[in-house]
Order: sequence, then structure tokens, then C-alpha cells
Amino acid sequence: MIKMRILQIQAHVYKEKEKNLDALEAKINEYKDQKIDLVTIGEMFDCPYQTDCFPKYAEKEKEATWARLSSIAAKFGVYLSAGSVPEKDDKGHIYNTAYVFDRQGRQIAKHRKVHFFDVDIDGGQHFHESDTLTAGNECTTFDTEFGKMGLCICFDCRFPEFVRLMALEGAKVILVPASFNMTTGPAHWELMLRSRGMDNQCFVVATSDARDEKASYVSWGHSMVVSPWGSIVSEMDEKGCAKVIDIDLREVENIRRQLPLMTARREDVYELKKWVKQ
Ligand SMILES: NC(=O)CCC(=O)C(=O)O
Repeated sequence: MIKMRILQIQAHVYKEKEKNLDALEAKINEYKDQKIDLVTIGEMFDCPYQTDCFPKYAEKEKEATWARLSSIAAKFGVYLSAGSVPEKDDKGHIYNTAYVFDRQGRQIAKHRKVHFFDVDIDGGQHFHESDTLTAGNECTTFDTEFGKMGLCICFDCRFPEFVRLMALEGAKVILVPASFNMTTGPAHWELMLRSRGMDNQCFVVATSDARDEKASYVSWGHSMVVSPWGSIVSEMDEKGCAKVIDIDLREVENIRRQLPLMTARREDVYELKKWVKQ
């Protein structure tokens, strides 16, 4: 398949976990006749983005939230990039985890956020994910009927070498559930997403939660789709919003043929190495 229809949903995050799932299902239902291929939602879409909430809201893989997401994907016959959720493992570690389900509701990707969002900006945002979260160790790519895609979560996307690894593994679309903030959002969000699209010559689909001025962490919003040329295909404002966006995957090869950055790399001069942890 060459053309892909995305339903990008920038949703409000409710404190009640199930309400977020109900809202997601209701929203996709509104678009059920529009031949949607892929649905995307934001980071920690079912949990306030607060470190003390992560352990309280965390569930294991295959528990209730996972099962509901899987059944939503199957019900509507869509790929579902299910934002991210707090996930706990058998040892009690908590991760910021993104799942992707296929049209049959099978899990085809799982990414645990690799880079801690631990920041102290003078006069601005302070946040320490490492207070309650454990970091993942994998660079995540997966296959779909549209080709390979990459998956990372918000702050992960700031690391060019990390996204480059996904592109080198063949990803033509990078999915980024995210929630930038009111300090770094206006400064870096667009710049980062367009840079990752431009330097890897791939699509970047970055989906944020909607802004809630009363939340302890105020999301920047501005969900965006960037083209392999680095231009903005679609951008939202800060409010709750759902949008259908069509992309043509041929654009990746088209741009790479004209401006062959990927093949012009000098691996005899420098190297990017992926460590596989045991
Ligand atoms: N949730 C996050 O990872 C936030 C990342 C962010 O805001 C940034 O500036 O980076």
C-alpha cells in the first residue's frame, strides 16, 4: 500500500482511566466510514502526566487497558498507535510504554520510553520521570502493510541518532506519542519534528494530548505531521481535536532519490552503532 489515511486524535486526558478509553472509542466511531488506516493518540493518554500518578495508573501488558485498546483496533479494523500508558512489569518497575495494534487487534509493537524526561529549566518546566519510571532499552521498528515504521515517545525524539537508527532499519514513518510543555513547546517542538523528518527523509507523525491549563503539567498540544521534505503536512492548535490526514509513502523514495542523503552517508568515516542489551 502506498497511501495511508491517518486519524490523529489530540484528546483531553481525564483523571478517570476508562473515560479516556470511552472517549477514544467514541471518537474513532465518528470516523468509522472514512476508511481510516491508522489512528494515533498522545503520550500517557489515560493518566495525568504526573510522576506520582504513574504507579497508581500502571497496568501490566494484556490487562484491562491493553485488552480494550486491542479490541478497539479490531472493532474498527485500524492500526492503532495507542499513545502511551504507564506499564508495570512483574518486578514492580513502571515504564512509559507505547503499544501498536494491527487491524486484527494483535500487538505488533511495544516501546518503553528510553530517555528520561528529567529537566530543570530556569524559570520554566521542571519534571523528573526518573522519580517513578524505569527506562526502556530498545530502539523500536515494526512492519505494517505500509512498510516499516519507527516508534518513540516524546523526549526520545530529541535524540537524532536514536531516530536515525529507526530510519536505517527502514522506517519510513516515525510515530511519536508526545506531550511537550509550555516552556519547550514553543521553542523546540516544531523545530525538532521538522528536523527529524528532514534529516531522515521520512514522515513524522507526532501526536500530543490536548492542553489543560488546570493540569500540573500543561501540554503544548500542536500535534503535527511532517513530510520527508521537512515541511508541515498538518498542525493542530492546543485544543482537543481530531483530524484526517492523507499521506503518500511514495514521497519518501521520491525525496531520497532527488536528494540522496541516506546513501551519501560516509560509514567509512563515522559509525552509528546499536547495542543489543542481553
Ligand atoms: N513528555 C516528554 O517527554 C516531554 C518532552 C519535552 O517537553 C521536551 O522538551 O523534550
